[in-house]
Parts: sequence; C-alpha cells; structure tokens
Amino acid sequence: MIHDPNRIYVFDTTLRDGEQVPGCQLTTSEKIEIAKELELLGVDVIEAGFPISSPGDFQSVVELSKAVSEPIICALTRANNKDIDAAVAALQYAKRPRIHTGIGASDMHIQYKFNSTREEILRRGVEAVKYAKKFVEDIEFYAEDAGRADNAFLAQMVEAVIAAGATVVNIPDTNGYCLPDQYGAKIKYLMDNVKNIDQAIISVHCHNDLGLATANSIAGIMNGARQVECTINGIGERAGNTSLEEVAMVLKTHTSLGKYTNINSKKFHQLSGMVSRMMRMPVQPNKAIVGKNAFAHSSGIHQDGVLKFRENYEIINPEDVGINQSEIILTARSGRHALKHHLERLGYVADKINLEEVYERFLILADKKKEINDDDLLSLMGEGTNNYKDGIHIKLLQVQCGHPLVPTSTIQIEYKNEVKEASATGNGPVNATINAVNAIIGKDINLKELHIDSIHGGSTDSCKVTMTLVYDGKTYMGYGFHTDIVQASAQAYLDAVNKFI
Ligand SMILES: CC(=O)SCCNC(=O)CCNC(=O)[C@H](O)C(C)(C)COP(=O)(O)OP(=O)(O)OC[C@H]1O[C@@H](n2cnc3c(N)ncnc32)[C@H](O)[C@@H]1OP(=O)(O)O
Ligand SMILES: CC(C)C(=O)C(=O)O
Ligand SMILES: [Mg+2]
Repeated sequence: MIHDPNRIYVFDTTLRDGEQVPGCQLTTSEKIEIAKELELLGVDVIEAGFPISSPGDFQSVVELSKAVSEPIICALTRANNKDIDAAVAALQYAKRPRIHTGIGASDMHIQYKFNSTREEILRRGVEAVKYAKKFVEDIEFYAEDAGRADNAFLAQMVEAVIAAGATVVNIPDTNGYCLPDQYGAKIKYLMDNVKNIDQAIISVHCHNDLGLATANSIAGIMNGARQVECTINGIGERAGNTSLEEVAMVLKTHTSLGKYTNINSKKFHQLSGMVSRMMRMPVQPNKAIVGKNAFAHSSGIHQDGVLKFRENYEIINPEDVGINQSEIILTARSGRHALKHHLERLGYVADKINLEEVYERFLILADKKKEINDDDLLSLMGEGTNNYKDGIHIKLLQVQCGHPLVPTSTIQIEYKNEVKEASATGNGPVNATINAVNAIIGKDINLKELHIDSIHGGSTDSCKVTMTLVYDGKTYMGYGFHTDIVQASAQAYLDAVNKFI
C-alpha cells in the first residue's frame, strides 16, 4: 500500500458488477484477456467474480488468479461461510488475494430483504469478516445500499467491521440514489465519526441510476475515500456503475483536486472497444471519454474553433485517451472552414479550389445525406465543372474503341477561357485520352498509378478513378467519378493536373 493520501486506488469491477448485466457474460478466456489489459491499464484491484455463483465463475476466478500478477485479485461473497469458502478456494493461486464480503446496511434491506434487525445484520457482517480473515489477510467489507442507510448505524457497522479485521470498507450507493453533496457528506461523516477509520481504506462504489455515479464518486474521494470502484464503459447493473475512464480523466483534468491514480489513460480507447465487443454492449456515441462522438465536432462554429485552436472546444487531448486526433464530421451544419480542411486533407490545394461553388453543392448533398464522407467529397470534386478557379475543364470527350478498331480519343478542354482540341491513339481508350490531354498541355507527366473501382458494385454503378501523377519531382493525386470509365479517368487525370498547373 502506498501511504500518500492523494493516491486513489482503482478497483475495477468490469468482470463482476459489469458482467452481471444481461447478455454481457464472458467466457474464462475472454475474462483473462480483459484482465491482462486491465493490468496494463494500471488498475490496483480486479474484482474477478462471485465464485459461489456458478462453476464457470469459480473457474474464472481461479484462472484469472494464475494469469494476473500485479493487481490484487478480489472475489465477492455474501456474508456467509459457504460463499467465503468458495472464494477462498477460487483465490488459492492469487498472488495478492482479497475477499469482498458484506451485507445490506439500509433499513430497507434489513427489513424487506433480510426480515431482520440492525443488531442481527451487524453481527452477521462482523462474523463474515472474522471468518474470511482466517484465510485471507486483505478483507474488504461492503455495506450494501449504504447510500440509503442511516449514517449513525453505518458508522457503527464500519467501526465494527474494521475492528473485526476489514482492511477496506466499501460504502456503495447501490441504487444510485444519492446526490453528490449527500454522498460526499456521508463519507465525511464516516471519516469524522468512526474511531478506527485510519486503520482501513474507505471505498466508493456508485451506481448511475440518476446519472450521478461519477459525480458521487468524486464527491466521495474529495471527502476522504481512497479507493474508487468502477467499470470500463460504466457497464453494470441497471444504469451501470461509475465509469473508470470518467473518474480517471476527472482527476487528471482537474489537477487542482490534488488526487491521482496509476491509470495509463492512453489505453482507454482500445480497452473500451475490446470490452464493448466482447460483451456485445455498444457504447453510446455521446458517452464521455470513449463514445464515438466524444472527440467529434460536427457543427461549423465548433469545427472552425477547433481547427483554429484545438482547446477552443476540447478540454482533453484525444491522444491522452488513445485517440490519434479528434474528428471533423461534415454535415449540413458544417461551414467552409471544415470543408476546406477536408479537401486539403485529400490533397486539394486551397487557393486553387473554387470553395464557394463546391460549398454550395456540398450543402445540397449534405441536406440529403446525414454525413458527407471522403467518397462524397471526391465525387463532388470530380463531378463539378468549376471546382478549380482557372482550372482545366473538359468541354467534349469522344472515344472510339473495340475490336478491331485502334483506340482513339478526341478531347476538347478549356483553360483560361481558351478551348483547345486534340486527338490521339493509345493501347486502350483511357490511354488514348491521356495521350490527347498531354498533346494539349505539353507537360512531361508520369502516370504512376491508376485504380478503377465501382463504388457499390454492379455494371450500372458509378466508378471511382484514383490516379497518382508525378510532375517536376512531386506527386499529385487525382479523383474522378462517373458512370463512364473513360470520362471518370479523364476527370481524375485533370483533377491531379489542376493541382499543379
Ligand atoms: C449489489 C450486488 O451487486 S450484490 C451481487 C449481485 N450478484 C449476484 O447476485 C450474482 C450472483 N448470484 C447468484 O449466482 C445467486 O444469486 C447466488 C448463488 C449468490 C445465490 O443463489 P440462491 O441461493 O438461489 O439465492 P437467491 O439469489 O435466490 O437469493 C439470495 C439469497 O441471499 C441472501 N442474501 C443477499 N445478499 C446477502 C448478503 N450480502 N449476505 C448474506 N445473504 C445475502 C438473500 O437474503 C437470499 O436469501 P434467502 O434465500 O434466505 O431469502
Ligand atoms: C456487492 C456490492 C459492492 C455492489 O455491487 C453494490 O452494492 O452495488
Ligand atoms: Mg454494484
């Protein structure tokens, strides 16, 4: 244990509370894969399962104990000997085992779940800690539904279980009921009123029924809790648990709080995807930190602001959570700055583009489509007649080909208000067309690569032509779209030529 009071221990319960969610059950090997990633993430404790619950969960705790060396491996039990025996057996290979036992602490649970009394429940909790302590040194006690429990009784319970040997005491807001100031005050009450509180670590375990799990956890930490229980992507019973990535980033972003964890946040993006895929549990797009849109900007004013200075609209550097860079999503709400940004990314030279004209057509397309992707942009640039100020435009194109003709192309192009025409032959209609263009512009151009793809497939489809030209030692890309392969190729060639002419 580290004795710095500002070091917050991260207790990950993705594989226990997270895995309780319907449909999220994992095989042992999937659990091991996630556990190894959690170890690399830097969590301090991995709650591996509830061994009494099924032979499969028991075996998972056994195998995980063997596979993971650095974090503490924790197993959950109810406050009874049978559950604890199972946990002890499952943890036999753990290098640093912990038993997490406990019982309901609210009057609601005491009366309506256990049909019991405070005294009896307190006795059962203490007995469980004492029993578990015979086998494992590190015992965490949970006072279930502590969020709704009477503070004076809770303090009595916490003091008694610490005296019985609990090393960590978990104060769960099991039903996500508390407000942040209530929950913070509850932790403070315990810190101020439990005589032996310095002999244990207080842990926060908050559920998200009112969307307050992260806020409550932070409130608990700021009032003396030194361990936070959480899950990747915030998965867990009902509305979920506190999300690990949110708590870690709150503490990292607000350095003035003076608290820190051992978490390597650069792994968040990858690990969130892995947990989501394995548990078949999609992450909501607007989820903080790891949602698809957490670093995506889609309205023109924001996009302009981000492009000018990232921090105008980003409080977190995406690289800090494992995302290369934020995204500028083109929609009908985007402006010219965003459009220009993407066209430049695709190789178009800004001061050669007729931005006003392209933007006008972009808006018409964007009103019909939710999102404009690269193919749409290339299509807009390939199909437009006035995309380039002073650029070369095709006025006419005619080809003759087929067996046994010699492929011949005649092209008329307009450049700076002058129309020029040439004909040429080639080994095919595309080659003939390129030769005809070269005959007009008279430059030494090397066509390095040519790709022709249909966009969706089928002979009635539009095709996309991508060309790479080398001119004067520099490489230029060009794109063309058309249902006619030769027309699309001529467009792609001139698209690249317009970038340097
Ligand atoms: C807040 C939480 O997340 S707690 C963890 C929740 N996770 C799970 O429940 C998943 C694993 N659970 C299971 O596999 C099963 O429920 C088992 C194996 C634990 C128990 O199964 P069963 O014996 O069939 O009991 P069942 O689940 O129907 O009922 C729970 C029993 O445990 C008792 N119980 C509940 N919590 C506790 C506790 N902390 N300490 C002692 N007893 C408890 C209930 O009062 C009830 O007992 P009763 O039969 O005397 O009324
Ligand atoms: C088992 C306990 C810690 C729990 O998950 C809760 O109270 O939410
Ligand atoms: Mg829980």
